[in-house]
Parts: sequence; C-alpha cells; structure tokens
Amino acid sequence: MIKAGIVGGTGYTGVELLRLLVSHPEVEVAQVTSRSDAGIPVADMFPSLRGILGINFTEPDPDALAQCDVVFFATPHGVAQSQMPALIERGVRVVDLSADFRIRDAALWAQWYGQPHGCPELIGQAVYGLPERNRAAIAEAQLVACPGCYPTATQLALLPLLENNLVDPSHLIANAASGVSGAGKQAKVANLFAEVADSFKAYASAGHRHLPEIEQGLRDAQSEGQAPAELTFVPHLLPMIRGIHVTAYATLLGEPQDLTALFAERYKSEPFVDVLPAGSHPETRSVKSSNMCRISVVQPQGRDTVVVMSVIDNLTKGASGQAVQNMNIMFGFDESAGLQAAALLP
Ligand SMILES: NC(=O)C1=CN([C@@H]2O[C@H](COP(=O)(O)OP(=O)(O)OC[C@H]3O[C@@H](n4cnc5c(N)ncnc54)[C@H](OP(=O)(O)O)[C@@H]3O)[C@@H](O)[C@H]2O)C=CC1
Ligand SMILES: CC(=O)N[C@@H](CCC(=O)OP(=O)(O)O)C(=O)O
Repeated sequence: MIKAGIVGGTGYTGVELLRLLVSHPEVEVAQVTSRSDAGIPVADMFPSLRGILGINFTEPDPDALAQCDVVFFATPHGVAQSQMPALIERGVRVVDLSADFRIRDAALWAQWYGQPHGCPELIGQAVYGLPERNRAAIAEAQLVACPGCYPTATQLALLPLLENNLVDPSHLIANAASGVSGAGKQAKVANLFAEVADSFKAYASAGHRHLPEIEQGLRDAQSEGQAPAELTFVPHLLPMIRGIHVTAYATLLGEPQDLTALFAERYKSEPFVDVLPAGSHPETRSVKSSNMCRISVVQPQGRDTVVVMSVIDNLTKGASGQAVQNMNIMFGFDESAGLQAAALLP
C-alpha cells in the first residue's frame, strides 16, 4: 500500500480523486487538505464517504504531506508551483491536476495564464501525463502534469491523424462543449443554475488557455518537416454537470482509407480509449463517472473531410481518473486499478 495526499480535497476534482482512491486496492488516503475546512471530518462534507474514510481535512503542510508517497494537487493554477518544490526536494512523487507544468515554454504559460511562472526550474522535469502518448516517461517521472479536460478529449481525437500525416495540419478545427463542473466549485455568477440551466453558448472563442497546450501536444506527434499543427478551438458551456463532447474537423490528404480501422488499431492496447463502429455518435452519458474516452470517426461521402467525435467525463478521464491512471503507471500498479467502474447510466 502507498500513502496518498490530496491538496485541495474540497473541490470537484478533489472529491473525484477521493471517490476513486478510497476503493483503490493499493492506496491509503492519508491526507486531504482544505484551508477553509481544516479540522472538519471529510465525511461531514461528503456524506457518501461516511463509514469509508475516517480522516479530517488538514491545512496544507509540506512536512505532513512529505510523509506521503504521492501527493495530488487538485488546486487552482499557481498553487502547485509554489507548494510542490518542497515535496519534490524530499523525493515525494507529485501528480498535478492544474495547468502549472503542462506547457514547456514558461513565457507562453505566463502569457496565457496572466502571471509569471512561479517555478520555471521544474518545468523540464515534468512529464505530460497523457498515457496514450507518454506511458514510458510517466513510469519514470517524479512530477506528472495531468492534461486539461478539453486537451485530453481533443488530442485523443486528432493524434492518430497527425501521427500518420493524414490531414492538413494547418487547418484543424475543434468545437468542444463541457458540463459546468469544468469551471470548478468556487462561486461565480456566470455559473449559477439560472444562468446555465436553460441555455447554450460558446465562450473564449478568440483564444482559450487550452489552445497552446493542445497545439503543443499535437505538434509533438507530428513528424519532422510537417507544417506545425494549428487549431481553431471553440469551447461551449453545456447545461449539464459533467461531461465533454468534442467534434474535430480536418481536411484529408492523399487517398481515402478506412480511418475507423486506423483509429481502432492505434488505440487497440489502450485500456481507456474505445473506438466505436463507423457511423456511431458517442454520448457523454456513456462515459459519466468512468475513465473511458469514446471516439467515433466519420468520413462524409464524396468529401475530403474527416470528422472525429470524442467524449470523456471532464472530472474522470479529463482530470482525476487520468491522475489515478498516471499514479498507477508511476508505481507499477495495474493501470486500470481503481478505475474499472462502468459509466453511470442514464
Ligand atoms: N473541474 C474540472 O473539470 C477540471 C479541473 N482541472 C484543474 O484541477 C484543478 C482543481 O480544479 P477544481 O477541482 O475544479 O477546483 P475547485 O475550485 O473546485 O477546488 C479547488 C480546491 O483547491 C483548494 N485551494 C484553493 N487555493 C488553494 C491554495 N492556495 N492552497 C491550497 N489549496 C487551495 C480549495 O480548498 P480550500 O480553499 O479550502 O483550501 C479547493 O479544495 C484546477 O487547476 C483545475 O483547473 C483539470 C481538469 C478538469
Ligand atoms: C466549463 C469550464 O469553465 N471549463 C474550464 C476548463 C476546465 C478546466 O478546469 O481546465 P484545466 O483542465 O486546464 O484545469 C475553462 O474553460 O476554463
């Protein structure tokens, strides 16, 4: 058994980590932090954990967290940058769910996140935690930067096309839609029930902070000599709690081929990517509370366009489930340990 700590245990990704880790066969949840609720039993805030987890929230304290084998940061951007170095120094392995270490260029990070990077010296150590691309490096890493929710769904939809140089990389498009839990638990008028429950809108269409992260991942997958991947990315807010649906569009180069078969071959050994039969339309409810990404590929007849749809749960494969998957890889556990549950339907 390893001891795990969670910094930011009261938020949406924090409680999703708790849900997954309390039934993980190799993990004891040893510390769960909250500055606002320190001293309160975790199960008082989350009654679904009554009788399952008997510890209290604590203040984030590096000395106490350093007793853990792994610490998850489920905190807003900027927090891991300041609190993580004390743990890295002491040999603790860290899985960061925030965007702090996802982008390799500190200046680019500062530009999109509106603040200077607080710990540029650790960026080079961080491994981008998309197992479908970086499994071997994740296994060796001390610091894993989990991908964002939109970047997970979008990259899994487009990577096979770019890895095989099958599409024009300079005109990629992704329309994405997320449930409201993607915005986190902190109170904001824009996320009130009456503001979101009966409406649908795009946001950040001129440039969302996930764009540089997605383009970095897509460019890493390209072979040398190709024009760098450029994406038009438009996120939308869906009137539901959890789930992401991405529809990606690209222009095919070369002769037509069976792209569903190509995607199925690419992901055949992946425990958490399911390529659906051609003509399917993946539904967010088919992945709700599960770590699965479901993908379908459409080739409209007589066109040189390919459309790829992908769905994930933003809190599971888009955040905490992928964080647990990364921990499993880092510690040599079965990659699916604690993650086998099927989706909640309907
Ligand atoms: N929601 C989602 O779908 C996804 C979120 N993420 C990322 O994961 C991270 C967490 O997101 P989410 O759970 O939604 O956020 P929430 O706002 O729901 O929760 C944030 C948590 O961090 C704690 N916290 C805030 N400031 C500090 C601080 N300075 N030091 C220590 N703890 C702090 C809060 O507790 P307290 O204030 O009591 O200490 C709270 O528990 C974010 O970086 C987010 O962008 C990634 C993928 C998807
Ligand atoms: C609906 C909503 O607001 N979604 C968030 C993205 C989700 C998220 O938390 O982003 P990270 O994965 O980078 O942490 C947003 O658009 O900023």
